[in-house]
Amino acid sequence: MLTIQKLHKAYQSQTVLDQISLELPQGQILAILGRSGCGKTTLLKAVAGLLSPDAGAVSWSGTSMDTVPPREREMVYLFQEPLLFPHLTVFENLAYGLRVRKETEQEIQQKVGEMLEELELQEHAQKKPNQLSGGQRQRVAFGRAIIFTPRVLLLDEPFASLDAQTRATMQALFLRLVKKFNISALFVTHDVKEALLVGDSFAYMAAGKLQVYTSSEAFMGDPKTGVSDELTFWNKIEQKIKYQS
Ligand SMILES: Nc1ncnc2c1ncn2[C@@H]1O[C@H](COP(=O)(O)OP(=O)(O)OP(=O)(O)O)[C@@H](O)[C@H]1O
Repeated sequence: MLTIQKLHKAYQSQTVLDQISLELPQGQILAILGRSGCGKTTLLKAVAGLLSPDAGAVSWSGTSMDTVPPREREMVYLFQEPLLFPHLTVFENLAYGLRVRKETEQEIQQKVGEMLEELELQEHAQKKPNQLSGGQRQRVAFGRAIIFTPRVLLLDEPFASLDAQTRATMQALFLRLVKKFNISALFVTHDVKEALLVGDSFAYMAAGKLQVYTSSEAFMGDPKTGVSDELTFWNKIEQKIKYQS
């Protein structure tokens, strides 16, 4: 269980995280929706240990993470633009974290082989990142993040730059692998439909405050999240299409 207690961060006079608290059970996905600049990235970075909050605490199953450096937290921050080692092949990008952890060659071959299969990238194993499409690069970055089964995945608009079809494939892959490996995830998105699709629970962030909803009905029913407006829009489009056909 990931526990965040009263996390607070300000830049000069601007409060970016305002006493944020939440609990996320293992294997659950919290989808976080919020407008640009409301503090979502700051929240993920504070959880990952990539920036220090002014106050508050992050813990995993009762163990404080506050003095644990980012590399040892097992909480992986996945950027919107995939960060891969340009000089390494797809295979070696996936193997990197396992080599750092000094896993045996046999384990590395087995785990990377299985991951290549999961990601449907077997025939691209020996390519360098600049020989891949954007969606393929994103898959490698995703595989590299989960190959050593982190406690928490922190995803910051991970699929925003992908076309609609590739995005749908990545959402399905994300859900399948996160559930298979029982990984908890904070999933930041601007896309209402994506939030509803991936989330087990939901949150809306505004001006540094986070409101958590435990059901999709509560999330959809609160006018300030904008979810009901968007669903009304899509219903109207559907009716228009029916009317025209
Ligand atoms: N290093 C910094 N110094 C000063 N202000 C900062 C710094 N980093 C972020 N901010 C401010 O904190 C606020 C929240 O930024 P953050 O990146 O967390 O927003 P966000 O919700 O992720 O936005 P977006 O959806 O556009 O990525 C913004 O107003 C931003 O300008």
